[in-house]
Amino acid sequence: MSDEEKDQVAAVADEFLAARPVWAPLEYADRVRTEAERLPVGVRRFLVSSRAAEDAVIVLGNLPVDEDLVPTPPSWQVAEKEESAIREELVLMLVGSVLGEPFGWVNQQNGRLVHDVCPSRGQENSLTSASSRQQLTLHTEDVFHSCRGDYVALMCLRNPDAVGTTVALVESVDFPEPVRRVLHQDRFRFFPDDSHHVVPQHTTENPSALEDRPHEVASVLFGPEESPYLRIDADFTEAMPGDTEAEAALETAAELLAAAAERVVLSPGDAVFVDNHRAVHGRDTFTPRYDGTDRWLKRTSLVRDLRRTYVRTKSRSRLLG
Ligand SMILES: O=C(O)CCC(=O)C(=O)O
Ligand SMILES: [Fe+2]
Repeated sequence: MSDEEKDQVAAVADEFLAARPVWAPLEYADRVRTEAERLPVGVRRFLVSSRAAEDAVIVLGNLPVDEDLVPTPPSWQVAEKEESAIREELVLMLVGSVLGEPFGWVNQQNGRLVHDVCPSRGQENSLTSASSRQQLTLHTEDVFHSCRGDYVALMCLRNPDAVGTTVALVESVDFPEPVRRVLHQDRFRFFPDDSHHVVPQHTTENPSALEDRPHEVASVLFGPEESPYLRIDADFTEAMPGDTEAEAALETAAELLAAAAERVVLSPGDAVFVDNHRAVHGRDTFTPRYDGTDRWLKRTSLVRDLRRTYVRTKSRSRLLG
């Protein structure tokens, strides 16, 4: 975006917040969508045409970030309590609204609509976004759920060590024919990842065994035959018990995707929208600082049709159970 467009986005956000002393993103989401009609027309046209083309990775740069940004919080819990970087949450919701409807999960980051992604003490090697020393393997966001997002939206507030977000596009991979055939069949189990506290006693610190978690059975490749969609997270996807052919296909798919991975280094004010059907994403390792200058992103998930979610939850809510 140009500096002029950036100032226009900031003005829409500032006006919105000035009229509302309390920050309640779940309640405001519909109104945010309305206000997104005031975003610069060039930005809206860019996002709408990228959505129609199903571009796998959409990057928007030069979004407004507070010049006096507070220190990076030590965890999402602290960010929630202190309401850190509210305007940036709103900016992400505003631009994201052009691509889809933001939604959240009852059991992830306390049901917040916009999440904080920052490294946390004790989570360095976890399989969640609070990790750092451990690589976040390429994954479909919320792979376990049929109402998962069409886009994962990430907005960068800080990234001092230029840590890369990895992305691999399904269209970059040439799956061998026998593997492709197996991947198109319902021979795979998709489990909730460690950030979803799905069964009693399962916390990020004490994850339960995959087999004990509720899961869906489906295919890895699906959708349009000429350019299929993809659903995979090597850490939380397994073949059906005893299906060694599906197990081998899954392994091959993960290897081919890893080989096709590219790196996007987000700078403050950049937002990336990863098409969660057309690409998988992950993150490189890094050394956390824990001094308030750490890498910090805001994240939300966007779905094209919120009614699919309403039908699933049997409630007019943006939160999935
Ligand atoms: O930190 C990143 O760049 C991506 C992390 C991630 O996979 C996520 O937040 O969903
Ligand atoms: Fe992710």
